Amino acid sequence: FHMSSLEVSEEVRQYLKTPTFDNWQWEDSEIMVLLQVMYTDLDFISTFNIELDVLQYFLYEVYKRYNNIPFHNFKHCFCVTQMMYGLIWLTDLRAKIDSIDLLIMLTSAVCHDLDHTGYNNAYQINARTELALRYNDISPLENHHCAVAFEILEKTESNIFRNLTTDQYKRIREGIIKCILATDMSRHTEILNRFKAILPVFDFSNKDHRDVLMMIMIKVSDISNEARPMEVAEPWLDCLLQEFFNQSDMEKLEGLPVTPFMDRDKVTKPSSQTGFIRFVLFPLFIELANLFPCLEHHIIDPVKKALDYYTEMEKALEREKQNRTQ
Ligand SMILES: COc1ccc(NC(=O)[C@H](C)Nc2nc3c(cnn3-c3ccccc3C)c(=O)[nH]2)cc1
Repeated sequence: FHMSSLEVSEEVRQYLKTPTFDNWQWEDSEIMVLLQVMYTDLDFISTFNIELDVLQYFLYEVYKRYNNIPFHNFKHCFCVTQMMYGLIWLTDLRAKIDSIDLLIMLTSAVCHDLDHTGYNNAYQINARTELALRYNDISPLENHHCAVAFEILEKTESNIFRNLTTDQYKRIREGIIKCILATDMSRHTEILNRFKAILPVFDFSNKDHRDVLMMIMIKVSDISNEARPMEVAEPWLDCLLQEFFNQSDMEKLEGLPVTPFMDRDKVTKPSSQTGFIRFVLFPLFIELANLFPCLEHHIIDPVKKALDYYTEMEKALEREKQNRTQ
């Protein structure tokens, strides 16, 4: 890669720790180096004796296994990883949990959508795809993302954990599986309720509590586009709807059930977002902010602005529609 991690200025390294980071300004080759910088600046290289060439090979193997689809592509992997990285610094998590758990969280984010085909679990199950068959309809995509991650990690030249003890590797494998499987949105309510239940008595020295927190952190990172500045977030919604419309077009062609919020004849940008922000994003982000109050300003305030923006857009569309019918 033409940009070595040494060339990344101190200013960019600080910017990389904030949720305002704009992924659209960077080439994939530069993003590869920024991912490497995250492992370096969290001291994973020294703490876990990760060789730089193995880390570069790992990141390149990951890069090759993300597909060129509108939303669940390598740039999405970077956005989720960069948000996770920003949350780790904003919440000062390094002072609260072991670095091995931080390594699990960052690596899970890097790998969480590996080889995503652009068709969600409902499609996999309804179309009886190979993945649905292999995983018995149980989170087929997330099981696949995780299996591909460990295919990459099984190869010595890309196994960034190869200098860890067997116990450490076992703990990392268990943690990454838990985190990646937690990104299945059909489990959203289950996981959020588990977190709500332990919040009043949250204890960082309790492994079960830490496990739920790690799952919440990757879930927040995964769907956090609207926490970013509008000029960064809005293009991501266009990409998401493109992918959703591709899927619903295929479902119509194949006579499969069509998911309502993916149907290009039913969905508008504001309609998909106002509901999502009010009923999915806010409840999740507010719970995490209950544990880390500083997140209120960093991720909840931007989402409030996004809700206002899409609510206004929704009203404007309504007025336009009424004018047309009069
Ligand atoms: C409970 O399961 C759900 C709930 C909501 C949704 N998605 C939506 O409501 C709509 C389409 N909007 C939406 N969905 C989003 C965003 C970010 N990720 N994301 C998404 C993408 C793929 C699968 C699931 C989700 C939530 C976003 O900003 N907006 C999808 C699954």
